[in-house]
Amino acid sequence: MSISSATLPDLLAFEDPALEVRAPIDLPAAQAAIADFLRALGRDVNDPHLLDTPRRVAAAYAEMLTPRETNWTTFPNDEGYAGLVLVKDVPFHSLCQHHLLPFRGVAHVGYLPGDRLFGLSKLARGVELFARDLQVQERLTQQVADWLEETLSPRGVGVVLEAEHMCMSLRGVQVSGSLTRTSVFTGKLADAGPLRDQFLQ
Ligand SMILES: Nc1nc2c(ncn2[C@@H]2O[C@H](COP(=O)(O)OP(=O)(O)OP(=O)(O)O)[C@@H](O)[C@H]2O)c(=O)[nH]1
Ligand SMILES: [Zn+2]
Repeated sequence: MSISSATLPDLLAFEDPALEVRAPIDLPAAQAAIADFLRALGRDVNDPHLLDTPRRVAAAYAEMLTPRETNWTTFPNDEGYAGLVLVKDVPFHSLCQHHLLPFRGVAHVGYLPGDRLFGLSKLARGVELFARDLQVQERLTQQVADWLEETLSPRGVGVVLEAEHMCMSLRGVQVSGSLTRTSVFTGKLADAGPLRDQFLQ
């Protein structure tokens, strides 16, 4: 797939079985379901503060589950830059597929360029593209790495995510502040060595 002209639908059709094109969001149905949910929780949906809550919640989830349109600009690597390109500490948030609660943290995304370079912001936008979904952190990490591999054919890719899961902080085990770290390294970053150390520093 050529990415210089790739659009969001192209990228969402990217041949990862986990990334099939998402069905459209039915806002009125989501809104009705939230009203039912509130009633099931024993709440009075006619309370002035709750009256518009089903619409707000449906809109909020729709927003959190819809990636932004992005122009996936790439550039030729004319100078043959061979070093690590690493964008660190990119904040991201996503929604846990098991509890529909947020998890949020930072992503570190890097690659060893081949023939093409991404505009730097696209590395952060790539994280957001896959994070705006119902996710588990391992899959999100793998999808970002696969996307970089597939679209840039770099000599290596590294993706590290560190996140706090609200489903572990606010409920259940209730451990606030614990961080989950996931990582995927491919190509020349796959083996421990100076390049990997440079990424992890
Ligand atoms: N591997 C993985 N697990 C996750 C992620 N987000 C949440 N989970 C876990 O998914 C599991 C859901 O399993 P269950 O045991 O069915 O859920 P639960 O009874 O609500 O579990 P507790 O959270 O332990 O109360 C929990 O252990 C969560 O911590 C994630 O991104 N990756
Ligand atoms: Zn969860």
